[in-house]
Amino acid sequence: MIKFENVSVLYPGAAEPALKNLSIHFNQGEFVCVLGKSGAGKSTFIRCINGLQPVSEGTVKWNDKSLSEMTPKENLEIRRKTGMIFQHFNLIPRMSVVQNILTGLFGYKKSYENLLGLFNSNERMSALEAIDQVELTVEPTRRVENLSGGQKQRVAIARALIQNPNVFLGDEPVASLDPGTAERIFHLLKETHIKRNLVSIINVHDVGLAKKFATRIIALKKGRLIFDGAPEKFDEKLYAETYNQ
Ligand SMILES: Nc1ncnc2c1ncn2[C@@H]1O[C@H](COP(=O)(O)OP(=O)(O)OP(=O)(O)O)[C@@H](O)[C@H]1O
Repeated sequence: MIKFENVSVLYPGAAEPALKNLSIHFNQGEFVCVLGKSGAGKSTFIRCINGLQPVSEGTVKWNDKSLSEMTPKENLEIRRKTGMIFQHFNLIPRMSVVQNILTGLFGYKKSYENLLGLFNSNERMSALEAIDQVELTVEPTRRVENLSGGQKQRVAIARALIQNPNVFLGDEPVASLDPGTAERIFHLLKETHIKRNLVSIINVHDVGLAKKFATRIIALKKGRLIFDGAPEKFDEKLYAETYNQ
């Protein structure tokens, strides 16, 4: 469904590419964890998937169509269908839980409606349903700045769900959370992934979480793919190779 063909990314002024000649593909239903030390290229890789980061060489394809050959409307559709979850949640602190979730619909609305915050009753109902799905037990009208990290990430997941995504991309979504909360958030991601038969591709520092939840692990080192396989095959030797100099 998503395919990278010989993808490289060279940032302006950088001596080395952040991604080097990466070829890989992902199918519906896969829950992929991406491992690699800081600077290995994990965020760059995640952002290339839906075109947030343009590639310098090679092609990223969705259903055999290259992102670079898509019309702006097709590109917008790809973004709409991608739910993104970030380490720092990317919520609007002074806005309420429900307002933050509704921002997930921005890709579906006309810009003046976004500016005026116009959402109809069906859309508000979908936001409340999303709150239920992520098992968030706070008042929907509460400002998100007052929530815990785990609650904020549930709001961010609800915001992604309201987009009705077929792909979940996570850039270190549990890196700011304590281990128990991180595991509960991964559990929620996996459960949602299974219910909706998504493709989920998630960067994570915690190898234990990757091994517990992933159906497939990939490891990057200095922008190159050094492992792609079943979680149980990611052994101590590969761990050392991934995280050592
Ligand atoms: N906007 C940018 N401009 C220039 N260089 C960048 C930019 N973003 C990332 N890089 C560089 O590209 C390389 C890969 O960075 P990237 O953020 O993709 O790695 P990462 O594995 O996600 O790291 P981390 O775990 O620290 O977030 C690094 O050397 C980084 O310094």
